Amino acid sequence: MSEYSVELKGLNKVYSNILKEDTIALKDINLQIRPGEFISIIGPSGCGKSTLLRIIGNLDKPTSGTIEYRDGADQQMGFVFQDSVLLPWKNVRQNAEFPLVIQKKQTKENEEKLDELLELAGLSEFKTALPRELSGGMKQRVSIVRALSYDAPLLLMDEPFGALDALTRDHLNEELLKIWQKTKKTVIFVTHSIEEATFLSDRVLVMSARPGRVKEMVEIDLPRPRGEATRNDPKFTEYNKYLRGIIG
Ligand SMILES: Nc1ncnc2c1ncn2[C@@H]1O[C@H](COP(=O)(O)OP(=O)(O)OP(=O)(O)O)[C@@H](O)[C@H]1O
Repeated sequence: MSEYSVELKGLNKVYSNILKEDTIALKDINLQIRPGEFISIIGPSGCGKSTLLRIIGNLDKPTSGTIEYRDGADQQMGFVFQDSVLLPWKNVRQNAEFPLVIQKKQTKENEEKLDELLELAGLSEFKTALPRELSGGMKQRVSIVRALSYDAPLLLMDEPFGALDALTRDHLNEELLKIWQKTKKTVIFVTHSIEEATFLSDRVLVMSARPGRVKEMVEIDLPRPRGEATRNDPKFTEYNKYLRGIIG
């Protein structure tokens, strides 16, 4: 068992296509993510961020290289994508509860925890609302609660707030950190926003343009809990400038 939540060694991914040249999406990725860490992945469009996340999430296979997980984390992962796919005929609570139903894990303890998460995500008053009655931000909150409902140690998020306006996004970033601090999950978060990566993360992985490699891993030494004061901290601006410079 790896001491890391996730450990990638020499990971490569090539997409083959008989009609055109192969696409080398990932090249020699080595990465160690500690339990409970919040890591963001940034880099130019097409550099392989989503491919890397999908491979970590067992949704795709690497061409070569290995991945090790801690405590069977590969069996239990939570996913949040840009478009929250909620079942339109089920209400907020039923949508959030869905993984528990599928996995037959509707224990009293899990149900209570689900209600706590809904409360933490500010959804308590909307438990009986249907998805069509919710704003985009609320739908994303439901999908975060759903991803956390079955207590997977690893949460994978691919541009979860990409489609939201800047204010809602800032607000949800703060909510996500609150939930993260309470649940102590390992989070791997793909984003196009440098500011979002800085605000959220313990470390930011900067990838190079295709073929995607690890260009630099940047430790974000900003105090927690983070909030509005973080965004006004001159160090926050410095980190953003530095990251922008690396991406080029
Ligand atoms: N299923 C696939 N088949 C063939 N090529 C693919 C496939 N998925 C991704 N690619 C290619 O692999 C490269 C990396 O794609 P990926 O979506 O991982 O990048 P990304 O960094 O997440 O991009 P973006 O920032 O634009 O969302 C791209 O050149 C893409 O065209």
